[in-house]
Amino acid sequence: MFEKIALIGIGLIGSSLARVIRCENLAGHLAISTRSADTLKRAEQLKLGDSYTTDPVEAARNADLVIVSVPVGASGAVAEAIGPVLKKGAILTDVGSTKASVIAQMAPHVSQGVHFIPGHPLAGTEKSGPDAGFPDLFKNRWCIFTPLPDTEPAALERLSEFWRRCGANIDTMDPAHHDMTLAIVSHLPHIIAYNIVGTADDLEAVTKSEVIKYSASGFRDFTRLAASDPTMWRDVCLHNKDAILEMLARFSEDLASLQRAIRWGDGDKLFDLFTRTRAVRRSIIEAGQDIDAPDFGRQAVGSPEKKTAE
Ligand SMILES: NC(=O)c1ccc[n+]([C@@H]2O[C@H](COP(=O)([O-])OP(=O)(O)OC[C@H]3O[C@@H](n4cnc5c(N)ncnc54)[C@H](O)[C@@H]3O)[C@@H](O)[C@H]2O)c1
Ligand SMILES: O=C(O)C(=O)C[C@]1(C(=O)O)C=C[C@@H](O)C=C1
Repeated sequence: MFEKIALIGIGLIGSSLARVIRCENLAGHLAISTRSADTLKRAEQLKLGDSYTTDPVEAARNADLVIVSVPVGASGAVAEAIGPVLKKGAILTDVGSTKASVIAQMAPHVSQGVHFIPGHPLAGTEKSGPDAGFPDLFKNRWCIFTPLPDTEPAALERLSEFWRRCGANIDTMDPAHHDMTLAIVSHLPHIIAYNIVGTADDLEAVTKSEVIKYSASGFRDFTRLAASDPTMWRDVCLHNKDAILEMLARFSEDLASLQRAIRWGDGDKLFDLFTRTRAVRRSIIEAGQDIDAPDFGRQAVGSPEKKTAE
């Protein structure tokens, strides 16, 4: 599809892209760049690309498609470095979990004639680094673009086709709407998980290691999310601050109402809420976004563990 693709950042998302680009034969040449020499060496050992460099400028030069897959707080510095060498007609995109901030950081460094199309694949795990990626990660997941007002439809269609070949379904959104939506479906769940696991850890003296011993329960699911990459999630919190605070305020109000129902023995209220939330889970399964397995189906939707087991 593209003569030369450059991947800047080769962690979970970058390395999953590298693997699917190779499997689907989407690039004549795949250039890989990442900040740390050790990570780059690992990418080379894994044979993820055709060329390797710690200099993003060298990777981006002459590329037809450049995909920035770094923590959102680093996207401005990357755009500033590579902006001057991007060739006319090239597509520049990213995979960051927040969109308004990424656009504000990157857009000023993009010259005319380069198509900057911000994107976000809604696919991931709690793992990070080049070993964590796998080619099926994007299969049947959404990839959301937040195009700018002057985005050329032909460039958007070309990038959409690239992501479709990576297995994703495409949608477009306004950046502010994206950030508000993701705040509730992705950012808050992680913040809640970090918080509950942190609280349990603070109570460790009281619970005498029972947090670990009895964790094969609801708590275990929270620990998976709370094991996610600290740099990535620090940046998400700092770069989607307003939307997250808005959703946290609503969440706290609803939590207070739930607390009140428990205090006053309002069983009907509890039963109604728990019935409504069970229906939400059913709808997600019916929409094909998860499968009805007790472990959230993660073993069965293309994880590397499942692959070896098969
Ligand atoms: N992990 C997920 O579930 C997920 C899902 C969708 C989107 N995202 C987004 O994708 C991006 C990458 O996430 P990931 O999970 O692949 O992270 P990761 O930690 O696995 O990989 C990050 C990569 O960026 C490089 N990097 C870190 N800081 C850098 C800097 N200052 N300059 C240049 N390179 C730097 C690292 O060396 C590494 O190669 C993030 O913006 C994240 O918000 C993550
Ligand atoms: O499944 C997970 O572990 C994820 O955290 C993936 C997840 C999500 O919240 O769904 C995390 C951040 C993203 O930007 C997109 C996907």
